Amino acid sequence: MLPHAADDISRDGKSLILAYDHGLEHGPVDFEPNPDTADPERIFELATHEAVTSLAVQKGLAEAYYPDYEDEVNLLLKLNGTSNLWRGEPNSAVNCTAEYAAELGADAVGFTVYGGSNHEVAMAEEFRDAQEGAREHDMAVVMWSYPRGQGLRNDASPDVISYGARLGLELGADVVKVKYPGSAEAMGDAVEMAGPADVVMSGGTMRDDEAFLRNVSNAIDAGATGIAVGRNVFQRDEPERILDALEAVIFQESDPAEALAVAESDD
Ligand SMILES: O=P(O)(O)OC[C@H]1O[C@](O)(COP(=O)(O)O)[C@@H](O)[C@@H]1O
Repeated sequence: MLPHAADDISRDGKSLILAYDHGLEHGPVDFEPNPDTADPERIFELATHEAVTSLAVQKGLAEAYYPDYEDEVNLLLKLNGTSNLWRGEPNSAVNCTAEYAAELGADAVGFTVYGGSNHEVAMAEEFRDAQEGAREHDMAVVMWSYPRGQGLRNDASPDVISYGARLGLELGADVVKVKYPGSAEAMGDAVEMAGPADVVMSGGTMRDDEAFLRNVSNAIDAGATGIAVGRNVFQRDEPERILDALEAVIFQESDPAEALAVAESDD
């Protein structure tokens, strides 16, 4: 972990990572609630919203779209990822090297590690190559730390999330992306375990705007530096409106209800 390595993908120490690797990880089903979002152009446009500090995509989308957005969007290139068609123990193919990510203009690289999976050892070794490659090119390292597999029955329990946060620190991530463990207190513990590494809360699908923003606000109060969010933004009818509200909650630490009211009145 290097001092301020994540500066290129944050603003005033806070970050909103717009995640859009779902076409690979989950498939077209994730675009059904808002069919326009199957078009990557729609999401690259969305990533120019002021609230967004980086856009996480796989190599293919970066190659096809990033050249038109490199002045407006910070690129977080996801180096591994696997489709939902895969039915084995959690694992993730390495689809891109850190070197090629740098060539594509990435500001940061992203890498999933499934601690607890039968494939943990191989994934940690692959992460080593990605992390050291990123250091050579001054790119920040974001770990999607999702313990799961084998005997892990509850991958969102507070102790498992805290362990996931710690894995990020131990293995050299600058930012660790963890699922929300259900309370501000549990998030605070995860933040403590991550030490100097930033912790961002990972999304899911919550239809209730205020409840979603309340979780984000709790995470920020607990010391998280932001959020990595996909479906909770692009599956909404008005993704820009929830980004307006997220901007207020994350960067101005506004109350969720007030942030929503302001976002409504801006329409
Ligand atoms: O492995 P899971 O839990 O299905 O989720 C993986 C997805 O979740 C994310 O980490 C966050 O996306 P969401 O905000 O839509 O949950 C994506 O980057 C990734 O595609």
